[in-house]
Amino acid sequence: MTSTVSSVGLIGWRGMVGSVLVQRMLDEGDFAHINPVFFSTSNAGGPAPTFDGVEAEETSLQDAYDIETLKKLPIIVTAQGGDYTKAVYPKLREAGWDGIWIDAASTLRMEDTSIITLDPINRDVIDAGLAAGVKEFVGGNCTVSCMLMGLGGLFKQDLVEWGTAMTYQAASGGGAKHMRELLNQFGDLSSAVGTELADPASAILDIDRKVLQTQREGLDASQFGVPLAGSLIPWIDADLGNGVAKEEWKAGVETNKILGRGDNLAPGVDRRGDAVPFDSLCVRVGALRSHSQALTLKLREDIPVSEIEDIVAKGTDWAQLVPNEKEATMEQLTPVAATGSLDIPVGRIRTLEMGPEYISAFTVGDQLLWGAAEPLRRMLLIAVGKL
Ligand SMILES: NC(=O)C1=CN([C@@H]2O[C@H](COP(=O)(O)OP(=O)(O)OC[C@H]3O[C@@H](n4cnc5c(N)ncnc54)[C@H](OP(=O)(O)O)[C@@H]3O)[C@@H](O)[C@H]2O)C=CC1
Ligand SMILES: N[C@@H](CC(=O)OP(=O)(O)O)C(=O)O
Repeated sequence: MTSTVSSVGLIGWRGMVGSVLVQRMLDEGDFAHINPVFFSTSNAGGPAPTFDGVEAEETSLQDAYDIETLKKLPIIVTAQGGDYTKAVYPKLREAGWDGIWIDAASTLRMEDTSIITLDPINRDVIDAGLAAGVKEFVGGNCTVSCMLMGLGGLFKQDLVEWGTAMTYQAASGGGAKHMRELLNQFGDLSSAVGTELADPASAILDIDRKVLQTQREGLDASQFGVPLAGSLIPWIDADLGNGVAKEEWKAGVETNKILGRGDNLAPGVDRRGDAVPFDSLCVRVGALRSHSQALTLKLREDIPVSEIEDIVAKGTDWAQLVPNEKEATMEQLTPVAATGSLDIPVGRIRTLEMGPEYISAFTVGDQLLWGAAEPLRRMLLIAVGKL
């Protein structure tokens, strides 16, 4: 850790995660602690972005593939994506770079040289890794990080015997182009039945038929592969070949790695117990931003709901308990309510018919904030000795 002002390479600042990251850094005055150097994979030599009160070391964008330039930086933060990490990171290390790499992409998350960073949950793990010389810090999968920021209290107190999450993930989880595609699809569907919608007497089944025809034949779905507007896609990320989507696999392995449980740990991190079985089924839905998930948890003991609510509410400073009532749920527990906020609403907590140790919960989190940008900016502050 260092407390002098460090030069920090910023890669991917223009994408969905990167632009939220820069905005959060501006909001919190983080640029006072670093000298940013902006990179690009598509416009090296073009003008670097300018922000009020932020002095970049270079006025032009640096080439994000230029190892010699990257090598000079003690800290690099990237939200450019997994292909970039795969292409550049090994070369940088082979070239002898010894700096701290802070990354949003999943590529390095499960390497035993890396730590998944979510400091309100695992600051002890991060500090142990830093003390042992770990130099790779990776933001967790968005649904995993948001789940732990909401329900972390139960995990930290080791009350969860096992869990499952059924997710409802927003289009922007795929990136800027995916969000644009969904909006265009909504527009195209609406236009296809504009005349009928303007006439309250038009037959609803005619509208239904025309919409379906447009979904099947007339929408650009080049990003998602199939139409998302007015539909859903029950598969996210790669097919692991065993019936499991990669996004689902992350739920178990990443949750445990963050908590320091199981065997998949970075140097210096002591094992804090057996892995908690945790699985998920991940679904892309037509929400624009913020990922939702419905959880079933088997607790290790029968705990009254009021006590569970208390543990959840106190689990992190950002967990916001929503009473399990219709109006509060509709107002506070939706992507529209959660987007743009660091708070993670958690509601629908009740015991299930299966027995008193089985509970449900529903949580929504802005996947671009706690699910991506916020752990990265906080890790950067930790790395420069400011958090
Ligand atoms: N989206 C999300 O909710 C989450 C994403 N992540 C991870 O973060 C990483 C980055 O994801 P994300 O930010 O969504 O990816 P984006 O696709 O939004 O941005 C990545 C890069 O794409 C380039 N780009 C090309 N066209 C555009 C455009 N029209 N608008 C903006 N950028 C464009 C930019 O690079 P350049 O300027 O060099 O051309 C940008 O840095 C990935 O590894 C992803 O898995 C993690 C958690 C959540
Ligand atoms: N896969 C997530 C977003 C993401 O980028 O996740 P990861 O960082 O684990 O690849 C989604 O599409 O909603």
